[in-house]
Parts: sequence; structure tokens; C-alpha cells
Amino acid sequence: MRPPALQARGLRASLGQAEVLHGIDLDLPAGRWSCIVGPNGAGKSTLLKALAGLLPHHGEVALLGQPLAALPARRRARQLAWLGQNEGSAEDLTAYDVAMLGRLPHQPWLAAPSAADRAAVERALRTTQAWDWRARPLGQLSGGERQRVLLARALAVEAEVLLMDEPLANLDPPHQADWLLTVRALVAEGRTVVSVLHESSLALQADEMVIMAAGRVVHQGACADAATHRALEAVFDQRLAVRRVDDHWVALPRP
Ligand SMILES: Nc1ncnc2c1ncn2[C@@H]1O[C@H](COP(=O)(O)OP(=O)(O)OP(=O)(O)O)[C@@H](O)[C@H]1O
Repeated sequence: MRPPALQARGLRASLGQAEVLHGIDLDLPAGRWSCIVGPNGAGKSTLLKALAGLLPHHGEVALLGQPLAALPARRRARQLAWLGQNEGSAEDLTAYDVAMLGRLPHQPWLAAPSAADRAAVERALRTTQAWDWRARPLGQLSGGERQRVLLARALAVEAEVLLMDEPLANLDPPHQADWLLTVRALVAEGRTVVSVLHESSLALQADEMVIMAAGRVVHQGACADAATHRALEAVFDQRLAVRRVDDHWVALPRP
């Protein structure tokens, strides 16, 4: 049996003076796509950052069965790729060089990129259809183009576990659909994807759903389960309804 991709026990985190995560116990299965959903301010981004080791926290987090705190930084960076929200990145760097940043954990100190690094970057940029503007500076790209470069950077890591906060931000519907295909392909290879998504209908396409409210996990279950649908409707005060449309579960706004 594979250990969970990520495991949290008694996870607490504070932002400023306020505790935002109030003791979270969670197992995120390996080789699956899990989506974290919940109302604004529920603590979804904070949870994702704490799981990535990007935020000081109390309690324990394990990555692929190893305590996160004990993992050497480079090994952690090879095993866990991160796509954050509104991420700053050097605006003068070309899309190619931004994607190449994803290869840093694989490169010896100050070494030039290897053929394997270049191949991984090209694969990633082609996957997100960003290859054509590889020579353009990041600062000159539109919001959606930029997001596809940052997604390519995360893919270029070729990590076992990918954490993505609002990966669909600024993406038009065809590129949202491409993102779904990319995630499905990653999971088919045995990788783990954990994403925070606001679009409930897209989140329902995942394997597992983690529902948060007020700094706590209030439900975890398969996206196809009726109990998950009820929990999703409840956390949004019954303002959405989960329905079956064309073989997919969708969340419709309810007046
Ligand atoms: N720097 C900060 N100092 C104090 N509180 C903060 C800070 N940043 C965020 N918070 C608060 O922490 C809580 C959780 O924020 P977080 O960004 O994790 O929520 P979220 O569920 O991802 O929200 P959203 O859906 O709006 O993106 C919110 O109540 C937010 O106001």
C-alpha cells in the first residue's frame, strides 16, 4: 500500500495574530486528484501552503510518508511542485526561463541545464500550449498566458505531488478543459494532484473532495458520493445544487 501523498495531524497555522487552521487531520491519497473547496476565507490557501511547507505551523505534515520537516529542501522540492495564487515571478524572465526554474531542484549548483532539463521544459511548455511564446518576457503576457507559463513551471518539476492554488485563474474554457486533461494524465501516471478550486462543477470532476469551513475540514469523500454532494450544498448554505448532467456532476447556483 502506498502511503498517503500528504498527511496532516493536528495542523494549526496562524496568519498575523489570528489562528486560521484549527487542528486539521487529513490524509490525501497518492495517485489521485483531490480538490479543496469551501467558502471565501475558509482557510483553503493556508492549508495548501502549510501542506507545502511554505508556512510555519504546529502539528505534523508528512510527504509520501516522510515528515516534511525532516526532508532535505532539494528532495522536497523535487517531490512536491507548487503553483501559487498571484505569484510574483521575475517579470523580465522569458517564459522559457520561468519554466526552467522548475528544474532547479534537479540541477547541480550553478550547472547549465542538461538535455533532460531542456526536454522537460519543452514538454511542459507544449503541454500548456505556451511553447510559442517561450522567448517573450513574463511581464508582457496576458493573465491566462502567464498562468499557463507558471503551470508549465510546476509541470517541469516532474514531481510526484503537485499542489495548485486556483490553477484555473484567468484560463479560458478551452484551457480549463486542457488543464483537466493534464491533471487526468498526471494521475494516470500515478502522480498526485491537490488543487484549490472555486469552480464547484470543475471540482466535482476530481476523485476526492475536501470541504473546508472556518479553518476546519468538515467533509472528505469521493466526488461521486451523495454524502459529498450534501456536504458541498450545506457548506454553501444550500445556494448551489449538485445535479447529474451528461454523465458529470455539476453544481448549479440556486437562487
Ligand atoms: N496576512 C493575514 N493576516 C491575518 N489574516 C489573514 C491574512 N491572510 C489571510 N488571512 C485570513 O485567513 C483566513 C483564511 O485565508 P485563506 O486565504 O486561507 O482562505 P481561502 O479559503 O483560501 O479564501 P478564498 O476562497 O477567498 O481564496 C481568512 O479569514 C483571511 O482573512
